[in-house]
Amino acid sequence: MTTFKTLDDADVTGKRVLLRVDLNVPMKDGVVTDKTRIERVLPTIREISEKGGRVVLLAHFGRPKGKPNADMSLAPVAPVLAEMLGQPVGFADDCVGPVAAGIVSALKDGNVVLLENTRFHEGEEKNAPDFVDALASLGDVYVNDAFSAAHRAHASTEGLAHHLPSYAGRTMQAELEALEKGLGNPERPVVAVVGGAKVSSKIDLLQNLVSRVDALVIGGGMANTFLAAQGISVGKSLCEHDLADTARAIVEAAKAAGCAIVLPVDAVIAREFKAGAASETVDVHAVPDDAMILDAGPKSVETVNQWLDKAKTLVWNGPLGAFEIQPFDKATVAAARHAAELTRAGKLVSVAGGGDTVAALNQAGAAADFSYVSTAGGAFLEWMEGKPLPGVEVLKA
Ligand SMILES: Nc1ncnc2c1ncn2[C@@H]1O[C@H](COP(=O)(O)OP(=O)(O)O)[C@@H](O)[C@H]1O
Ligand SMILES: O=C(OP(=O)(O)O)[C@H](O)COP(=O)(O)O
Repeated sequence: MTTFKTLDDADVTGKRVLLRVDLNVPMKDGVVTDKTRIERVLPTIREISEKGGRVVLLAHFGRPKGKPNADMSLAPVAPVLAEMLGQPVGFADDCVGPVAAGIVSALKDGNVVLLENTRFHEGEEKNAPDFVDALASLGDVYVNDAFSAAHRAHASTEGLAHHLPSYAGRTMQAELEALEKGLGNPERPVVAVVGGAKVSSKIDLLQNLVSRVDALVIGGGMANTFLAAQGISVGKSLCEHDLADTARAIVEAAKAAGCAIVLPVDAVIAREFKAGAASETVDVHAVPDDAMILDAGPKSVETVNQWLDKAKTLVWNGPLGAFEIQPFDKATVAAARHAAELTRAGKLVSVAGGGDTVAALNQAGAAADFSYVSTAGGAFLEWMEGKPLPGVEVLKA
């Protein structure tokens, strides 16, 4: 398992440690609404700081596409992190260049600084050599504790490991160990629930996933894309129509693999994407052109729960609806509570992950009963699919 070096092997005292963390936390109006990802990286930050390392945190937030964007600044995260850590956390409003260099060179042993969103630079996602060099010049050692971003071969998740002595952080280690323990040899039937909004970045991996699970329950924006691919009109719903062929190919692959595909049969729709918007439940074949599907309906939830009853193992990424907005949290909350109940009764091994999924499980009061809650969504599904994760592979090199 731990075929890479960990903090046990690292000499960090007096060193500038570039520590990649995932601070892509759910946020509303500049307020962090779920702190799980921050909580999970505290042990690594503390350990390096207590050993006298100078901690330079690298992280991304959202998808700003290589340009600075005030709505995707990490600035609001620094005070939350400082409070949870119990020590000051500096902030540099650029992750490279003179601002970052100045703040990093002023650090004393044990200090912690957070650098602005790495994705404000195009070089991050392109893993561009000059951007990697610029980041590398700020550190002596690289530690990656962002398992949830390890499926990205970006400068701060992969490129840096080619330049500096590199180690896995405690969360990276713990995530891989927990996933191997919970899902390395899963008891069947295995049911996967995949929902959420990141349709284009997750749909491809369903192609392999269907050969590893017995049923794939599809919800959220992902379900809309599959419904539309069947010729069902989804109105103004979040839906990636250009992925219809991919969706149809996944349904075929599932058939060939003997994996059941479970799609919603009814939906909660609204005409506005806001709390308290007038909503109604309709058959998925009766979504008006000017309406959006924002949640799965009660019949769909019943079907999901029946599949959970049959399952011995559950893997879940992506909420079944827009759970942050009432009343569109109902399907996600109901399924989460049912899975929690089955897990408590010893009938189900339940593993869930993803920034928003974890927030939804917390909202449902179900997270504590799950067998394991990962910080990772896409990375966890890719791991499940058996795909090598660039951010993990490079640590083994
Ligand atoms: N039907 C829907 N329409 C619009 N947004 C949806 C719908 N269902 C789920 N979502 C949104 O999906 C988001 C989470 O998706 P994603 O990022 O893929 O999950 P995770 O962070 O757990 O990996 C949530 O913000 C939720 O509001
Ligand atoms: O939130 C994340 O992934 P997730 O939504 O799959 O849980 C990670 O921070 C990765 O973000 P990305 O999918 O924009 O690369």
